[in-house]
Amino acid sequence: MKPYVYIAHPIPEHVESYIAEHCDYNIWNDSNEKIPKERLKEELKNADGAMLTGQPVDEELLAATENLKAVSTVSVGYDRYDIDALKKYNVYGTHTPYVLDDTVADLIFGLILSGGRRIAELHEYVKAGEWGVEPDSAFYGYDIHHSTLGIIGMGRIGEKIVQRARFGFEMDIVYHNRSRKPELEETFDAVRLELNELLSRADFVVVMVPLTDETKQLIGEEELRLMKSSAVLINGARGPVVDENALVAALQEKSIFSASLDVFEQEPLPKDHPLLDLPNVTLTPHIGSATQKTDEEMMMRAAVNMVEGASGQTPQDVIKEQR
Ligand SMILES: NC(=O)C1=CN([C@@H]2O[C@H](COP(=O)(O)OP(=O)(O)OC[C@H]3O[C@@H](n4cnc5c(N)ncnc54)[C@H](OP(=O)(O)O)[C@@H]3O)[C@@H](O)[C@H]2O)C=CC1
Ligand SMILES: O=CC(=O)O
Repeated sequence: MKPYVYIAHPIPEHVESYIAEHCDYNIWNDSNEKIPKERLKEELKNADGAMLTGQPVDEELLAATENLKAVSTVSVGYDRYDIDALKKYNVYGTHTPYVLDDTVADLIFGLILSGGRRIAELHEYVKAGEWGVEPDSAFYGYDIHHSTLGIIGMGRIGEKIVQRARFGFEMDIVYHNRSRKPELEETFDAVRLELNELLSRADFVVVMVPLTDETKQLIGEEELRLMKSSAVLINGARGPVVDENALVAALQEKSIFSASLDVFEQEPLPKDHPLLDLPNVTLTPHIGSATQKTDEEMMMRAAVNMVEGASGQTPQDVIKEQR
């Protein structure tokens, strides 16, 4: 008998065909509305595996299942997983590392460029027909090349960002992790710093840590105050890693030059959010990994993880806490 799996969001046809070869399955095919939690609990009652992206996987959900062996998210971040609950119910949590690294690094570089050279702001200005006879200095920003990039969270994606920065833009690299990365230090002439020192030294501060209890609000009012008035903050990690109210205040007071954000405390960003009124921001809709090719690869990888887990194997991308 094939295992039974439930997929809580639409998936591409070729991924569905792969799943159909190995499993009996059902899919929540409504892309406009998330499956309600009570419905999800019912659907998962007899499932051996599930694909659940952007849904909390917590004690309540897992307690409602009888056969579940693996949950799979189409993302590398797995902050929606309650890891203690996964361990308690013997359910593997899986994610999609590596396949998206270059794609996310490309977007982050776009955010770095826009933040320094004011691309989003000037784009709005030209489109509004406001390009008049101002001196060039009205449009000045800051150089990216030969400046200092500070990475908070030098992991898989951080390394790809640094590669672009060091070899493409000849930037100096400083980073902050809990552990040192001697090989990367050698390859990129990178220097590990304590967080506060990084914040005061870097021209471009990129936040790329996972969201955990330790990293929630890692960048708050005090940390923002340490940054140079010419510095740009780029958040590609998760919204709650940065205190958004403190960031809005810093941008309003111009205590930092600008911010480029792909992630927010609340997504989608509420229509009356104060960030929307600021000129010195570049905002993208949590789109870091979303190119067609990378999305397809992530979907496939997540499906393989789910099928492996549902079939009683150890999936290839089990989260590190369960390895
Ligand atoms: N915007 C988007 O679309 C995307 C966002 N992301 C986000 O990016 C995150 C990072 O992804 P990825 O690079 O693959 O993850 P990795 O686990 O490879 O890298 C994360 C790095 O953060 C460091 N880190 C973890 N906790 C702390 C801490 N408390 N203080 C300082 N450093 C810390 C880790 O080093 P150490 O353990 O030594 O501290 C590690 O090197 C994801 O978790 C996700 O939230 C990912 C993809 C797309
Ligand atoms: O935010 C995206 C991810 O893959 O994590």
